[in-house]
Amino acid sequence: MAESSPTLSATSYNSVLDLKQLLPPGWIIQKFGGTSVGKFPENIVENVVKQYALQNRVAVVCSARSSNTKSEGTTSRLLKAADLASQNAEFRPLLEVIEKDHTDNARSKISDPQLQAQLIQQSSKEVARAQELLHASQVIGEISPRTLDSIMSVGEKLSCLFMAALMNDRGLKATYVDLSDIIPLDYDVSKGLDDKFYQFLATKFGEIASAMDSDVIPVFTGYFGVVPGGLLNGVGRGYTDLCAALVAVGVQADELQIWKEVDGIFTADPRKVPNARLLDSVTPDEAAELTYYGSEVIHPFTMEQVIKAKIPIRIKNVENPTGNGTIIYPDNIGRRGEATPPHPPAAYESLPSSYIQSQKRRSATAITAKQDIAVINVHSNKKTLSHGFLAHLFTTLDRYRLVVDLISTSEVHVSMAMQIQPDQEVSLKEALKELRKMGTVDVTRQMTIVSLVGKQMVNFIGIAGNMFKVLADERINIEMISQGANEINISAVINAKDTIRALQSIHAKLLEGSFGFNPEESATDIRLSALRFQ
Ligand SMILES: Nc1ncnc2c1ncn2[C@@H]1O[C@H](COP(=O)(O)OP(=O)(O)O)[C@@H](O)[C@H]1O
Ligand SMILES: N[C@@H](CC(=O)OP(=O)(O)O)C(=O)O
Repeated sequence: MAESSPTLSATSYNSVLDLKQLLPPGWIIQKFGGTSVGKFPENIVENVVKQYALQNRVAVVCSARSSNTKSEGTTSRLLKAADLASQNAEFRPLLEVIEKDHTDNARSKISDPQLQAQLIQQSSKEVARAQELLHASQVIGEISPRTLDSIMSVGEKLSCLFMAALMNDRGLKATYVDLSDIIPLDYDVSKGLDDKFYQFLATKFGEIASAMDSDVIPVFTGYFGVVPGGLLNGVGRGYTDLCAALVAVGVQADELQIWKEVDGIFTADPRKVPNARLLDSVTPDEAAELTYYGSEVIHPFTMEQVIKAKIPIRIKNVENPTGNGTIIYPDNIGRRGEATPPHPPAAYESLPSSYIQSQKRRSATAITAKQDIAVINVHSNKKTLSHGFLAHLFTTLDRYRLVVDLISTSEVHVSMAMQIQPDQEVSLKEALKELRKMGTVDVTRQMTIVSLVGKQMVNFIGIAGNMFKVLADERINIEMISQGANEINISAVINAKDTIRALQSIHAKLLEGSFGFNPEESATDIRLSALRFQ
């Protein structure tokens, strides 16, 4: 138990900090999402990059611009244009919209005439390239994953050309880094996206950044090349977070910062639950689970790479750069530069009692909802559920690229909950046709998965019962339940119309009250606080 572990006193903290002051400035990697680049580019340059660059080496990674929402952003437009081209439909007007959006933006945001003219010229060149690729695909009549990736890369190129120009316009020294050709054509991609491949990329990114003069800020395209199987297929939307993580690993950064338009990770989506609280810290597993089950705060692949390299991830708000944000870090390993994590009770003892009171931890960390869920019930026409039946079921779903979020089985019955996006309707229809050959199938649409997430939940007996009791008290019908496969998540499938009521009531009962306090339960919070209160 903790008693025998060495303790790290306030003095040891100080010596670590003193030592840090003698070392050359460490790297901070800052990733900015598409809507942040679209809405707050000046904030990013003036209040974020410039400020951090005073004391650190900074590298920036950006996603494709969205002036409003991600679904209307440049990546979505490029994918739509590709879709049109593949159907031999007219895609050029959409490219013209993208070009106008970026050239108008250059005109209104870049004041230096030379920088502005250069940016407009580079942007038009990138759009022309996309047009060539799409035209070629139209002629051939198909778009390969490789071509789709290349078309998609134009979004990050346009965005990073702009951000580098804006930084230079405002007195920083920035260099645009296009990562779209980073993977050599002869790279052996047979093993897919394995650790060796990620290590290869991280090393490359690290070499590029480290080769630059210390006052230069590299601006990396969050798109990082034609990866095995295609970036869209292999990593999916939101790949820029992973790119930033690999840059962080490559330079052995002090911190990876994911800048958003929200103060950090909350106990629930603040748009849906007004009482949601900002969390100081969450573990990587909790962050991945929250993202997978509806709170899209960070791409789930990001965590593994950075945490292995002992680099903390911080989620911060471009509109509130001085806020602490939320740190994603395990509570049981030391950070880079720390020999051992501090002993939680010792760090805890050094905190003021007011802080301890305010930190009364809850049994669950956050509640989240995943929408557009369909529940599919399959009653096998055989008497028993052989594994062959389940294998056949999953092979069918896999063929149509339908991913099961929750599953429960009983005797000859299988219930599955899965998210169906509008573009998956045809696949669902085809898959159902095949499933009907195995037995009776019924489908319930317009459902939601509500998930309570928390690393500590495993220690709290009866938490699942409490969650279901809250739903029962609210007269919310539960279609399916799942707990156990993953100790940090309890999920229930409910009717979509009850989502907000379910989130708010569970939040009020299980995340707003005090549910006992165990001082050892959140070492990360305590360690961060110990640093803050010195
Ligand atoms: N638990 C949560 N904590 C914080 N934000 C959440 C949570 N669940 C859902 N969200 C939503 O996720 C969104 C992510 O922030 P935003 O910066 O807008 O995304 P992006 O960077 O993808 O454009 C926010 O609008 C917020 O309402
Ligand atoms: N532009 C890409 C990659 C990305 O990471 O986006 P964002 O950081 O805005 O989620 C997309 O929309 O998927």
